Amino acid sequence: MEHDNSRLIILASGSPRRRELMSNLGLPFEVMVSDADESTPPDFTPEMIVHTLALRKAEAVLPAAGERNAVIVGSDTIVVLDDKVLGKPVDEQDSKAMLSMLQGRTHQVYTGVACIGLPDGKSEVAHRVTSVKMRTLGEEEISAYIATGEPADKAGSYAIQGLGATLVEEIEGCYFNVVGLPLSLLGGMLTRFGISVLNRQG
Ligand SMILES: Cc1cn([C@H]2C[C@H](O)[C@@H](COP(=O)(O)OP(=O)(O)OP(=O)(O)O)O2)c(=O)[nH]c1=O
Repeated sequence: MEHDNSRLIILASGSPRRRELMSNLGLPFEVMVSDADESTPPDFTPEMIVHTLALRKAEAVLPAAGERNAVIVGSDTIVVLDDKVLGKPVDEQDSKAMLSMLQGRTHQVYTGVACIGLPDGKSEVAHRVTSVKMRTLGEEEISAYIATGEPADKAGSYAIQGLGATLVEEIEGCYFNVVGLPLSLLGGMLTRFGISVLNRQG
């Protein structure tokens, strides 16, 4: 595929974490906030959930993106413990319930990434899984962590990139996947859409 680094990247996300991770690539990009419905059927597997939502988020900005020479990137992150899927907490009570379940155990973080090329509309969706082992936490520690405000808008009610780092004993897999945008997966996908992350010449 011919490389076309004049092709614009559009990040379909309101997440400041994803914006920061995307800026690590050093390529120009625009942010368009997608207002996609985040519900999925109850029988969906974690993989189906993150694929569907990543694509839905990318598709949601199609009208705003117009006919530009661009690649839209959408992404979705969930935490999975046994058969339970944990998204963002609805309130502090919910955060407490999530952290009580996650403490002392290993869970999986799934992040789906969808790319839609414009103007042709060609799309690709993929995901990564990272295992995260959380240390044992007492009730007081859980309450103190919730009081910092950090869990509020994070899947599973923790942020590995913040104070949540002190709760994580071990991870297996891509760190950036846990924060919300697996950069090695994205780099490979962008290359297939003609955007070369490493070779800025062409
Ligand atoms: C597990 C974990 C999740 N998260 C965040 C990443 C995502 O922003 C969020 C999961 O919610 P998402 O619904 O994936 O994303 P979002 O609503 O924040 O943003 P948008 O849909 O507009 O792209 O949880 C962390 O920042 N650190 C972590 O350690």
